[in-house]
Amino acid sequence: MDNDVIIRTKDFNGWYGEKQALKNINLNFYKNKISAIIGPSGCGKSTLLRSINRMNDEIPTYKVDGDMYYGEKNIYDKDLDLTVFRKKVGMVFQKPVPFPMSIFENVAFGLKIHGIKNKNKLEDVVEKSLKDAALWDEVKDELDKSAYSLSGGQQQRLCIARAIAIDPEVILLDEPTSALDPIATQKIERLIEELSEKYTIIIVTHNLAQAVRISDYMYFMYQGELIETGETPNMVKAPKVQLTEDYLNGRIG
Ligand SMILES: Nc1ncnc2c1ncn2[C@@H]1O[C@H](COP(=O)(O)OP(=O)(O)OP(=O)(O)O)[C@@H](O)[C@H]1O
Repeated sequence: MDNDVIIRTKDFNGWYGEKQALKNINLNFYKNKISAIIGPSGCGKSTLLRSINRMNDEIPTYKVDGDMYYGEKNIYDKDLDLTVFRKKVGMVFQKPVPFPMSIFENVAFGLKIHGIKNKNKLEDVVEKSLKDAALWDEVKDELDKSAYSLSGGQQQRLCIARAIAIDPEVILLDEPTSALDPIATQKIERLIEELSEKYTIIIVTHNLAQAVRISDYMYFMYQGELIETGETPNMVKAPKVQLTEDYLNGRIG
């Protein structure tokens, strides 16, 4: 196996009841790269992303078969410790969802859940995470204020800081800028690029221009199938499949 592969799937399928949402997906996601899952509405992007950290387990009708690996570990192995696994694979959602508590407590929350109580340690990690999320300078004097006092873009960076605080290897982002204005979006895009030096980023976006701007690899899906993957500049310049070319040229979706 290629050393740089951090997550891979083999003949992976997903169903909501009778409806097949993911069809025989075979792909690799690469360590410390930004991977963008793209495609028209309803093609299965979120389902694929939410299958990676097994968020979709919470949907009773959702069933999978085939394999998905994180390193050598099968993510769907019955013995997998989900709490430990989700510490390694964090997630940030479309709408920022801060908890109803202070800025500090939002970032410290995951650490406390994992049993870290030492005040100095918590302060260190909160500071570092907020710095990594490019939010520290804006909030360092008001860490005790409610997270709801922040703007939408700041709240999203806070959610990224919260994900970073538990020291993940992979960060999954589901349309993280779709609720934000262009300036906040630009900040998050810049942040994602910086984060990829330390973390593996997998992002779902319906915004093709965004995927092209920030990703190293693109994964184009259509009606539950993975149609084409490749390094972003190559795929943009010379897509191999007609459907990909049609999507890139705005003729689909
Ligand atoms: N909870 C659910 N129950 C039943 N069907 C679902 C559920 N969630 C998604 N689906 C269906 O699965 C398919 C894939 O949906 P998914 O949300 O993964 O697509 P998507 O590419 O992320 O779409 P969008 O860009 O609109 O968010 C769609 O046909 C959708 O209707």
